[in-house]
Amino acid sequence: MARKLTGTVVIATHNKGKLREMQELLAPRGLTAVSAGELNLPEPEETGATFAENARIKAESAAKSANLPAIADDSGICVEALDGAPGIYSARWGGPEKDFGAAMQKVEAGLRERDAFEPDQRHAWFISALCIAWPDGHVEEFEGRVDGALVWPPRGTAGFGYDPMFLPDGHERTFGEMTSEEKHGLPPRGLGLSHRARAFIMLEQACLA
Ligand SMILES: O=P(O)(O)OP(=O)(O)OP(=O)(O)OC[C@H]1O[C@@H](n2cnc3c(O)ncnc32)[C@H](O)[C@@H]1O
Ligand SMILES: [Mg+2]
Repeated sequence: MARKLTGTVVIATHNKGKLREMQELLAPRGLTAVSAGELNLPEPEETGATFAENARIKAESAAKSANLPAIADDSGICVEALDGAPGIYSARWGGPEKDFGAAMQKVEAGLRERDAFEPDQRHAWFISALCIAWPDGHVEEFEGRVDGALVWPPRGTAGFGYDPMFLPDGHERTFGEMTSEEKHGLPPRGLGLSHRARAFIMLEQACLA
């Protein structure tokens, strides 16, 4: 049995787009959320070799500093033709300026080098690894994934990061062209579309239901 999450929880991210999505995904779940920024928490170095390891580093660091349960998300986009890159390096491809226009161009340049112009050569997936850590050391972990294809040029100004070039399978609009409600695709209208919404549905079933 997973441990239940109640009361106040820290959202352990320093990414504004991700923070907004995590607040939206937690809002209907009856918890009070406070962000790492509001608590002035330090940003730990992401030294893990996997999404799950990095999520755990961020959640444990925030739980210890704040003495509250903390939820972290480590996520990224994996491109099949680039052997899974940028993967856990997705944030780092934005550089110190966090320039995801440039990061998307780098992905596109990699695809062109491989002559990948057909949709089936442009397969990619987003991963969201979530970790809830409690101050006593207990953790619960979840992972969500969404598959799609990369489009060029990028489309839409909604969302963040690589959203404008990601077209989820079965849809005609990129994440950059969707409202956040559509990107989440939450019940009752959807069953969870984005990697993050899918991971949060598992979290809810285990730790909130
Ligand atoms: O570590 P925190 O503080 O949470 O913030 P971050 O931006 O560094 O987050 P990550 O280390 O998890 O890096 C994930 C990167 O992958 C990209 N990414 C993750 N989820 C995404 C999404 O839903 N849409 C678009 N890009 C996403 C985005 O560029 C993120 O910066
Ligand atoms: Mg990060």
